Amino acid sequence: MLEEILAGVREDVAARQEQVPLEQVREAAAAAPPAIDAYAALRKPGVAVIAEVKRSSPSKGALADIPDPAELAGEYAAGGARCISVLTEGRWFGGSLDDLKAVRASVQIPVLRKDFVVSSYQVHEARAHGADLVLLIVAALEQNVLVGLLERIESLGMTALVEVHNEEEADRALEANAKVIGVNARDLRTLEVDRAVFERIAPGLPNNVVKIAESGVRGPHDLIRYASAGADAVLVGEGLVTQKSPRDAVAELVNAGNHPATPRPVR
Ligand SMILES: O=P(O)(O)OC[C@@H](O)[C@@H](O)c1c[nH]c2ccccc12
Repeated sequence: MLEEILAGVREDVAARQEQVPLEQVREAAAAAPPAIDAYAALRKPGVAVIAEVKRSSPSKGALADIPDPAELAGEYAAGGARCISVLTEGRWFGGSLDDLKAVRASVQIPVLRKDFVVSSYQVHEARAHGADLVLLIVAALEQNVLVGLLERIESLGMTALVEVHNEEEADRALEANAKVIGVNARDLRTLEVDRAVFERIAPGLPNNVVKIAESGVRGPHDLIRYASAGADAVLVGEGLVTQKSPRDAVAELVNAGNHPATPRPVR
């Protein structure tokens, strides 16, 4: 599955690069207002909620139309989301860089470009469209490419969210000097969700690393379970976009994340 998605992404990147050369995207990135410090935002007290703008997925198909991603992001922010994640992959997730730009213009909190980043062209694109965080998926990248992209993200003032799914990938993320690590409960190769993966991997990560539990959060119960295993943040897509009031759904999670009885990560 991952290979198939990556093949499409590579084609799409090559097509965009024909239209807009790297030099031009580089200049647009340099001219963009500075990135917000997402690491600092995610280290604030309480389990942070990263709310995702997600129209569809390879596992579930269509989830929500989302005609106005900026409006949805505004609702998420009003509900207390700490960051907004915007899927920019088009073929499988129905996202675009226009979505990222629109969301950036509508909120003042950090925004994540969620995509299958394989080249520095996409990192400059992310910055040019206002991203503060960029996802890097360890399973999709050779170690030297992972290190290079992470350094590029940081050199542009952004934060890399490095996604892992097993111990070996977690070691590679730490080796690359990742400061923010996301453990995806969904295996991108098989698309199966297993929430126990976070519980296995998180305890082995150093205290200064921000730990994000990705996927499979259906409500406060799942947030509390992830918090008990040391999550600083949860990343939620389907569980929000399918709700009648995404704002109330975020607020419910945020309240659970701030509740005094909810376990706090050790620092
Ligand atoms: O919709 P969910 O189960 O709440 O999952 C959100 C997020 O974790 C998921 O969209 C995701 C995690 N890592 C990714 C990498 C690429 C695309 C998507 C993802």
